[in-house]
Amino acid sequence: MTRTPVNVTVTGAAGQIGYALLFRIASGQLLGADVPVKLRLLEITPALKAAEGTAMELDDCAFPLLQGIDITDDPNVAFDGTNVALLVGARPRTKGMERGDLLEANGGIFKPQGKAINDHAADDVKVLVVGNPANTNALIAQAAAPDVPAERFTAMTRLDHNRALTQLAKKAGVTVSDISRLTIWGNHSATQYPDIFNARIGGKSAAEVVNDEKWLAEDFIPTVAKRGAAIIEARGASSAASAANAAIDHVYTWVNGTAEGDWTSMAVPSDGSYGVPEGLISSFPVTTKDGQYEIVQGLDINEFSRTRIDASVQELSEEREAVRSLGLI
Ligand SMILES: NC(=O)c1ccc[n+]([C@@H]2O[C@H](COP(=O)([O-])OP(=O)(O)OC[C@H]3O[C@@H](n4cnc5c(N)ncnc54)[C@H](O)[C@@H]3O)[C@@H](O)[C@H]2O)c1
Ligand SMILES: O=C(O)C[C@H](O)C(=O)O
Repeated sequence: MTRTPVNVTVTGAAGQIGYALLFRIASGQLLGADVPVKLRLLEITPALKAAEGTAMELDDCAFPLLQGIDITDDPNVAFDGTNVALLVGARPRTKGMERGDLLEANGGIFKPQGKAINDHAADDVKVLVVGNPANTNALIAQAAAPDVPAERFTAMTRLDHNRALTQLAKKAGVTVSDISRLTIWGNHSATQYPDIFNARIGGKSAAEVVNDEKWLAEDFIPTVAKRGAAIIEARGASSAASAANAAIDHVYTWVNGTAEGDWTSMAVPSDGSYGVPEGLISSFPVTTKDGQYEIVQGLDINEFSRTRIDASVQELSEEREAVRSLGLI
């Protein structure tokens, strides 16, 4: 194999998403079946042993594309020369913790990681933040990396996108492959807005095919937006395999492109499109090509959609104000 390996850093590597993610990266599903990878696993010191166990299992798979695994608790080492950074490890909300405490605790993780990316990552680094609150954690990391182009910092709403695809397919009696141009707008939180008005099913408007506004408002939107909580309730743990799958999808699509006539959902820094304040890391419809993404322009946003997009964007603005007042950005 002559291709230079791509360095992929995964933070929170010993966690449950890490366990579902690393084997898929090593098998070629993140970047392509012909792209060799080197893995860097970042963990907190007490979890290094568990990360070593996962690395032993990765070795035991004898993946032809896997050209090395480094394990460290030092972000400066983990992000040295990294091309793809998957920021999964985060501080979960625990009992008695206020939102400000959560943002502050995550600031303690994402600020130094952003600085390490700034100082050590490869020039072409692409960053995906998965750890919650993902959009605002991405903003914190981005602010600490002024030398990295701002648009390289993205957050994950592909899981929401995939959830919406399946719910819509079930309702319309079609397969997910029949659906295109679905969009998740806003925050990866319960305020997110899954938009089917611009989506297509077999070439027709998805909203017209479904033709059920009550289902849309009272079933589809809350089911997608609260799916994370429903998984926690059912499984006793937050989504892991589906989150890892979405992280794979996000990066694969970013690197390899969206299909002709379709788009995907990514939380990316706003350029002011659709009235989303500039700089907020908000989910948009995006097309990708040659490793770059573009926000889809010119979509019709009806009143139903406008109200819901605005509500989620308002939440993002409030989160930005909160981390600003904590001195994190
Ligand atoms: N954006 C999404 O769609 C989405 C979906 C599911 C889960 N999540 C979020 O992803 C995150 C990870 O979920 P999980 O189930 O793997 O959690 P987990 O608790 O199983 O694992 C998290 C890991 O991160 C590690 N970690 C903590 N601080 C770290 C640091 N400073 N550096 C490196 N590693 C650190 C922990 O030691 C732990 O091993 C959570 O914040 C979760 O809410 C996001
Ligand atoms: O970890 C969570 O709180 C839920 C997660 O973001 C999800 O959407 O499944």
